[in-house]
Amino acid sequence: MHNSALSNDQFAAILAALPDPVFILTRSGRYAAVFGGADLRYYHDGSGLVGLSIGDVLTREKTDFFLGEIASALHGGGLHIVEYTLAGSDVKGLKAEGPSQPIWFEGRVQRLAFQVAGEDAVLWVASNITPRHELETRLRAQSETDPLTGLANRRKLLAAMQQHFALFSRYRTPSAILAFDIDHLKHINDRHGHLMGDQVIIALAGVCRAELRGNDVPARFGGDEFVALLPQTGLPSATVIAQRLRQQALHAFAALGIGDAAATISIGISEFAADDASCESALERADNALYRAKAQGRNQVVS
Ligand SMILES: Nc1nc2c(ncn2[C@@H]2O[C@H](COP(=O)(O)OP(=O)(O)OP(=O)(O)O)[C@@H](O)[C@H]2O)c(=O)[nH]1
Repeated sequence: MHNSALSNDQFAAILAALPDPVFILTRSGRYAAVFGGADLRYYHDGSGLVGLSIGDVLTREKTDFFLGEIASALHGGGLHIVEYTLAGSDVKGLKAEGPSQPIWFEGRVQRLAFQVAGEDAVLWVASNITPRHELETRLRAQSETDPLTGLANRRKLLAAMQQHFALFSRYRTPSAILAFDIDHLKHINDRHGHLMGDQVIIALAGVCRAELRGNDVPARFGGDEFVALLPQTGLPSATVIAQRLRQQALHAFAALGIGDAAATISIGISEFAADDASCESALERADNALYRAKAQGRNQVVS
């Protein structure tokens, strides 16, 4: 396409003014040309890269990544979009423990219709999307977190349960489910106020964090009901863990200084079973067991 209204100098100035840096990269990873991205608040000056290869500048791992993406863009022909990070530790010659935070980029990569220096080549626009990525990460975390306790919420718990149920269906990897609920929280709210009720809920979350393993998923399911998914755990171990939770909850609640109103918890346990149609069946069994624990007098574990 030719626009006779613009001189070659103006074309060059337009390329230099492109807001995001544009790299012309050959299949073998040579930087044939670099345009734009002049605002140094967002981008490093890439002009020194021309004539070098990606492998001269970046670590082996990142180089392999870029060469793979270039090959994909050349193969596909259409617009190829990829998100990636670049940190100081990815750049050769910089100390790995360097201060720079990783920057998130979106690469928009298009095959060129002509060869450059005897090779197939792509045009790679590299947009700094770090602020957007941080916002997305924050929103995702918020959408999966219970604000009062910081534990997973129902949505996150159900997603984790579905994931582990799929593993169970394929490999018979067991998972246990604990459904637990604070006994007589209404009484504590009535007697000591809603804020103290909140403290009891927060204390139970603290007990979950202290007592459960890193890959367990304790969640506030709603109100004063909690559900914890215990991957790779069968019913006997889950029962031991549940008893420990119940005991530690007693201590934690007693430490809140609510005297004879001190709360207890009731726990129902289940595990994934071969004839479960979905993870909800196991959750329902844990809930039924919790109901029985309440009916039998509370402050106990039932499976
Ligand atoms: N402070 C506080 N109270 C809550 C919260 N969510 C639910 N509750 C209260 O917890 C109580 C839950 O009621 P239930 O589980 O039916 O009964 P309970 O009094 O805990 O007695 P149980 O039969 O032993 O479960 C209600 O009074 C709710 O108002 C919360 O976020 N903060």
